[in-house]
Amino acid sequence: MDRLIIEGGHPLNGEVTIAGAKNAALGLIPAVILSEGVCRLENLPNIKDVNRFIDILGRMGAKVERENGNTVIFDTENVEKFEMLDDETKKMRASYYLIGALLGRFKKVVIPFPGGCNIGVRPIDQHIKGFEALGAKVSLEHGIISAEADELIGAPIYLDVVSVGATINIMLAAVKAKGVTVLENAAKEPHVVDVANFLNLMGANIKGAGTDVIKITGVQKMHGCEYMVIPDQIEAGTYMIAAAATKGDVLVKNVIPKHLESISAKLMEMGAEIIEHDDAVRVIGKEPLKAVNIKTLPYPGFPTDLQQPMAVLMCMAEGTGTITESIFENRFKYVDELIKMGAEILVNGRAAMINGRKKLSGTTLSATDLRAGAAMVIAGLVADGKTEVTELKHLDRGYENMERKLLDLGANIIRIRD
Ligand SMILES: CC(=O)N[C@H]1[C@@H](OP(=O)(O)OP(=O)(O)OC[C@H]2O[C@@H](n3ccc(=O)[nH]c3=O)[C@H](O)[C@@H]2O)O[C@H](CO)[C@@H](O)[C@@H]1O
Ligand SMILES: C=C(OP(=O)(O)O)C(=O)O
Repeated sequence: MDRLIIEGGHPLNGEVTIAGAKNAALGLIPAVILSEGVCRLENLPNIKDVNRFIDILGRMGAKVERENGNTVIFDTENVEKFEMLDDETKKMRASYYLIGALLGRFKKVVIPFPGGCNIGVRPIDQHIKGFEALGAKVSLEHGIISAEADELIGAPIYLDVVSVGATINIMLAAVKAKGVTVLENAAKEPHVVDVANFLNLMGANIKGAGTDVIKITGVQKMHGCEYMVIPDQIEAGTYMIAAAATKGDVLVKNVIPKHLESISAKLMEMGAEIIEHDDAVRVIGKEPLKAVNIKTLPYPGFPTDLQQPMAVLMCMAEGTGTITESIFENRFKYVDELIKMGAEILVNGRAAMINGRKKLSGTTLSATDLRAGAAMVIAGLVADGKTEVTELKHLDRGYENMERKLLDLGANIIRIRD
């Protein structure tokens, strides 16, 4: 298993270019199954989860042509499979989008319960509620989800919890349903809007994505198109936090600053300087940093996928701050690893209290999940001495060329391939 070795104490300086958004790409790839023509997706991040999903489509019978590491052409005309029960499908959270896409195309689907980061129970009851409202019969037995419908018919659907996955999945199933679906209490994340924009370009009729009411009027046919994935809000936020933590000066390029507002606001509240450009943000780390309180919330609130790197930054700040995790019930596992480095963090249920100004010292850390891995890398960048981050399989699901990007910014980091 690969490891990262980081020698701490080098401020990050220079420019970093952000890749396409993981969580948008993972909705766009299955969406191509609904098209009756060829789709070309640009700016796909070259990361494990995206490559895994592209391969899954290939195994389903799609013709997949890679123009380069980030552009892929899909022709799904010959796809006939609606059952994907292999291990790769099981490993990914986003494989749940096959339910919406395959129901939309074949009115039938069989897949394993999805995997992804172990950060809580992660039920899919709201997805199922949506599919059932559209007329599908859904069963979940022995870890296998089966769904089938004679016909999908648009319906009003109210989500009991704001769920990114359920919002996108229901859009995928509803775009070719008969009649109108009105989805209320929908998620407003940028990747929800990205998937809706892509589906509309393919011929769908979706209005209101980005608000909490999405209206989907079913269409009979969808055609091919070319589309460019939006920049990754979470990757951008990770480098912004790393720049502030190392007291560096980094221009984070190829971003949509509007998507980063909750992160920029917190970094400024802590004392970092943020300069916004049209498609870039510059982060200048300052001393001293002030402790803050953060609560993770659905967009446009502070993203749950960035509370872990923020916890490391709060270890650098003066005073005591808190992070309240309101989305997932078990997303503080990384704290045990930070404590090994000398961090003073007390977790009580959904909240972590962080006493700052504690010196972190390098040691061997295990990346328990994707964003835990990002937090550990940032901890390694600021710690005294050498930090070794193991279990990179999680980190590699979500960050493109992380060590290359950090090396270019002046970090002392190497990947040992075992
Ligand atoms: C592949 C992908 O895009 N993953 C993202 C997606 O995960 P994911 O789609 O799993 O997250 P959701 O937005 O669905 O989950 C939000 C909350 O709703 C709950 N819930 C969700 C669905 C459901 O049917 N029932 C239910 O109770 C979840 O347990 C969680 O407490 O959004 C999360 C929240 O922004 C991000 O952290 C993940 O990176
Ligand atoms: C939780 C995440 O990913 P996934 O939903 O794919 O497990 C994440 O991207 O932080």
